[in-house]
Amino acid sequence: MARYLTEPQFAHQNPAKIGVLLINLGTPEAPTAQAVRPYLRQFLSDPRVVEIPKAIWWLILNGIILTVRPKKSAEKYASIWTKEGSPLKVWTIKQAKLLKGQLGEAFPGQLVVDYAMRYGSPSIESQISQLKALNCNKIIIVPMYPQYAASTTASVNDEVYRVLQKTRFQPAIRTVAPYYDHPHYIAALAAQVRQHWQANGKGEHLLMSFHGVPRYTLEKGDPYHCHALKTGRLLAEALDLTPAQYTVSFQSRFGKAEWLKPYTSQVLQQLGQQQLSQLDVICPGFVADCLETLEEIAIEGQHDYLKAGGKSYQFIPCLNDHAKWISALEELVRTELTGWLTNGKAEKRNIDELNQSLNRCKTINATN
Ligand SMILES: C=CC1=C(C)c2cc3[nH]c(cc4nc(cc5[nH]c(cc1n2)c(C)c5CCC(=O)O)C(CCC(=O)O)=C4C)c(C)c3C=C
Ligand SMILES: [Fe+2]
Ligand SMILES: [Fe+2]
Repeated sequence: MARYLTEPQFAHQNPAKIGVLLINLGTPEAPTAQAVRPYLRQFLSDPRVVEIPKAIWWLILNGIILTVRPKKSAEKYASIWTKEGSPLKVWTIKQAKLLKGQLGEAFPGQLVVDYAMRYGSPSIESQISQLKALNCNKIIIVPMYPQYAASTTASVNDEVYRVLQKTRFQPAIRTVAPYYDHPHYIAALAAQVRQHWQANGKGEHLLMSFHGVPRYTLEKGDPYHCHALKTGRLLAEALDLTPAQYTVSFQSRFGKAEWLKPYTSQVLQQLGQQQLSQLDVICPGFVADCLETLEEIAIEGQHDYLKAGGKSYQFIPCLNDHAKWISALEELVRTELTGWLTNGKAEKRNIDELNQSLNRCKTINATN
């Protein structure tokens, strides 16, 4: 069997383009146990996500987890599902479309912007194949995670390189570095909070809830905890908040191990008991609303907070299609374009040279 994917022989004869691929986590195809099970199987079989020995984990995953969790998760998904589908996918499609509009205007005909999901569809493999078929000989990978975690960013990169391992004519790849402290990302978050304050009033305290990871990942050198804390501090500074006016916490604990603390659920309990006039909650580590923000924080979080004695609870939506966020994405991509594209001139010269050598190559093939 051929080891490499079949590729069109002269796919590279037309003017080459640069692909931009936004990659987010992925989501089930439907809010049903049948659709959630294969999604969870793929997600939780990733050794970057669950780091315990494979043989032991296989038994736990296929025993208890894939029997019990799909039904429970499906019910949660059903509570946030929209007419267009899963919020995570709907927002990612919109982000790719808006970015395409902006970059397309700046670099007409030279870029192809698309999106992929690490788990589920469209897969990284199918999207890289498509970019290659569209003549992208260079691809910029944009992990939709501002803070680096091995379980997210590294997993995306692993999958990209796994696909390339099967590819004969590999595109050049650039991966966007973690942008947890990028001024445009922080400015977009600050603008989102300020807009929310304008419409709903300013709360007494701002809770910044990030997705958690197991504590041992921090001990092994994963920078996620520091990235999250720095995002929190920079956002607070941009909003002129004192350290007493905000809290960073970690949500979505999975399994029995200790995760990064403080846990969002416990902070909500404590803040609820303090009976503030209004608590504002934002999830800066998620660039698109999804199950973890809309169900766990906006619905469950509010319920727990009010039960603990809290008064008004204000969930601030993720960056989603905020114009400042799309511009931040554009800026991240433009940084990677440096050297690859200089007003189209450098690229044009490369394309001309490539076409000349390919024409020679075609002539040789035709005469043989
Ligand atoms: C934002 C960054 C994320 C990190 C870091 C992360 C780590 C991580 N997650 C799990 C387990 C699950 N996460 C689930 C959903 C989910 N996780 C993220 C993001 C991060 N995860 C998002 C955006 C979503 C929502 C997807 C959607 O469809 O809306 C789930 C599935 C839902 C459920 O059954 O609860 C699991 C499971 C682990 C174990 C982990 C780090 C080790
Ligand atoms: Fe997660
Ligand atoms: Fe840290």
